[in-house]
Amino acid sequence: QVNDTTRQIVQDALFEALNSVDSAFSSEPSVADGAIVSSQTANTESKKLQFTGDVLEVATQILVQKYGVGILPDANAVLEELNAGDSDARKKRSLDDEDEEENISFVAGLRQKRQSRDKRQGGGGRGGGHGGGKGGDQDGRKKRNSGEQTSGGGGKTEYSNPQSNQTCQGPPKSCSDQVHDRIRSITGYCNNRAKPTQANSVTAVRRLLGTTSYTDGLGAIRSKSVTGSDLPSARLISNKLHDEGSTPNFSPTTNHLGMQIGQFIAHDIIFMPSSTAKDGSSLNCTSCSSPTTVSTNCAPIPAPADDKYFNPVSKTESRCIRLTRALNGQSGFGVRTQIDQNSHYLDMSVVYGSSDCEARSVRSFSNGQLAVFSGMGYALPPQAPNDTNCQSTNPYYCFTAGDFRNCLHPGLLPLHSVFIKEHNRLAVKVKAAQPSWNDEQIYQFVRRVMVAQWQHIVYNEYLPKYLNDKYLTDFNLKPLKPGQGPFRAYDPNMNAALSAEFAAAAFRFGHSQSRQDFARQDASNKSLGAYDLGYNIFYSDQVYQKSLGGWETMLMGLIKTAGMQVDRYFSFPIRNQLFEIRGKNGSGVDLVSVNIMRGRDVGLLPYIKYRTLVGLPSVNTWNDLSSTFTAANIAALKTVYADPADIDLYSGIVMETPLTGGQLGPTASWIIAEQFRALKTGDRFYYENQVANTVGFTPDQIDVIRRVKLAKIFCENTDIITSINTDMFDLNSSQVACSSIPDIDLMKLF
Ligand code: HEM
Ligand SMILES: [Ca+2]
Repeated sequence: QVNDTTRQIVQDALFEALNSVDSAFSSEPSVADGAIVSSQTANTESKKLQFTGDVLEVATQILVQKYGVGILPDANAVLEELNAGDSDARKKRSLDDEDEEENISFVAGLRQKRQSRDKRQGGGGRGGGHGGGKGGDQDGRKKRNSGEQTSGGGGKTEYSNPQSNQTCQGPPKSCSDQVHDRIRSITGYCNNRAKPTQANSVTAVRRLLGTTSYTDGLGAIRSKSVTGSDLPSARLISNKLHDEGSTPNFSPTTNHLGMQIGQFIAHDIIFMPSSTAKDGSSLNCTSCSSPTTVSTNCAPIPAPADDKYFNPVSKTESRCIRLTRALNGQSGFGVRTQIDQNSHYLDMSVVYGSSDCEARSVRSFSNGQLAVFSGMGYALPPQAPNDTNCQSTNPYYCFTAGDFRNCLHPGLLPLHSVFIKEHNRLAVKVKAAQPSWNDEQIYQFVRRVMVAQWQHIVYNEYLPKYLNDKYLTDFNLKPLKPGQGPFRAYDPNMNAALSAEFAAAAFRFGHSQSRQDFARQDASNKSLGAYDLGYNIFYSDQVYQKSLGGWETMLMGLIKTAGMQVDRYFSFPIRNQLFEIRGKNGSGVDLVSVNIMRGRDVGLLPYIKYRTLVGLPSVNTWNDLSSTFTAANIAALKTVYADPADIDLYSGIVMETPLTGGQLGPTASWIIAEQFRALKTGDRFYYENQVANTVGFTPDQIDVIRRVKLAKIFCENTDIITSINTDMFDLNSSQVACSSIPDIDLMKLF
């Protein structure tokens, strides 16, 4: 029970925080959209959360300074009251209009409340807009003319309502609604019926240890060594530990496709948006002083004075690598937290989108088909002429797909195109088999099959390349074999949400696998040259090279060339040229430093804190690392870190000795296995499941999915591939004729 004094204190803190957020950096330089190239662009829904998060962060600081952390539980109780009061008031106003019952929190409505309070007190209101409409609205910029908008069979199979453009996240429906027996929502809503918003798009990430490592315990980036000195700069660490030098280590076993599918998986399950400026545009966090001159959400990374690529700005001004803090999605008083803007589930949101608006933007609304751009004579995702992040110009537009980052580099486009083609290929067959079905019915049916195939490929073909048998078994990650019946381990208490440790560190291991050169090869394995990654970040002209075979020869290149070894070394463009503008050396960032700094930004604990959790002996001295690190790697770590307790999780993970039978060390293996277990046993619609009140596949139908091979999907959706790997990610795989691999037996799935 909280008393009136506390209520007043909390409300005052919120108003004070609002004023402080509104007045801070009021002369903040606004940056034209596209001037700062970034992959982590926040959408409208995320921006709304940022306002609440930023205000609550400051309000928390105010309260803690005055009253200590002891006040926080009471403050949250007050916040709950305030939110409840607001939603009651809204319900009274619009009882008849269920769709409009968007949950506006007290903090979200704070400006209006200040105005009415100021009026009551005779003062004047203040302006200021946050998360507003300036062109940086990702959903807005992607909106297409969607043509015919068929609604589902009498509304029966319909989840999203194409007529209602009110919100990209709804309208929320009751989880007891029958639609949730059959259809996986786009956002993830109601996947867990008891906790409908769990693992939805635009919700917070999980913490493996339940805690964070902010210096002030609330949100300030970890900056000090346990010895009291400053932590080394993330760029210094990258230079000293992660520079591949002149002898790149190619993987003897795994092709470059292994890297590319890994990124595609990442783009399905995690999108952690960056903070935006108050008007919704990009923050320019380039200068080293930006945290005090531009925004507290800037976290630029200092480059050492003798850096080989990022030279000092001038004799007097040192250079920083720009970084914007991940958007603060905290919804209560307490610790800063981050969100995943994509549906956390492994649900092909990378193809279908994670908000209802995004989902509409990739559909054709005719015969269940996804939209395609076919102006080149081959299928590509629909073009996005207004994408301001895109560095290529007319006619080499970037594209609209289920995930905004589809044009981050050209290697993603073959996969986006293949899966769109596969959807449309299956849709044609479904239409022929069920002529009376409408667009919505075909789309939902095919989407369900596509997600099932994708989950099977990830668990059956991808994960076993990286995790050894012990982890696959211990974490229940192996799909059962045909004939073994359904998998009976759905656990409604398992939270499928992404862990911060997986997102900001462990699953970024794949950055180590990327080559500098991306090969093109024709069907007879003849080289058609290669393009340079550093020259093509957010440039899409490569996929328009029709005379070089479009994206099909890029796909062949991924299959036929080696990826880089998973190790502590990163290729030149990854370490120097991310987001570089062509011809402007140093205009980009170092992805490895970004990964390290991102870990500190989101409050990951130092590496050694995870050792007990993942089953390793604890570490007090450098020597204690010797069972999991080579002597050379320990020596290297000593050159940058003052104490083993300082080691950043990312560097620790990529420097551990890989386990026999896998490609990752014990800590990465554990964090990744734990996440994929959550995505499997915490997903009510996982394809091998049979769950009460959920229309799954029958045992025979599950077996149809269990026979699916990624190789066949490539065969069916390309013109040039006629024979293919028996083991899709094995560089040295034997080849078989496409015709010898059976196609999915779709007719069994009706
Ligand atoms: C050429 C290849 C790749 C490029 C250029 C690339 C680039 C990027 C960039 C720019 C970010 C955002 C970093 C930040 O702001 O914190 C990122 C994040 C990430 N990457 Fe990659 N990446 C590549 C491949 C991969 C691969 C192969 C994997 C996994 C196997 C992967 C997993 C991730 C994950 C999990 C994140 C975090 C995503 C998020 O928080 O939204 N990436 N990558
Ligand atoms: Ca997803």
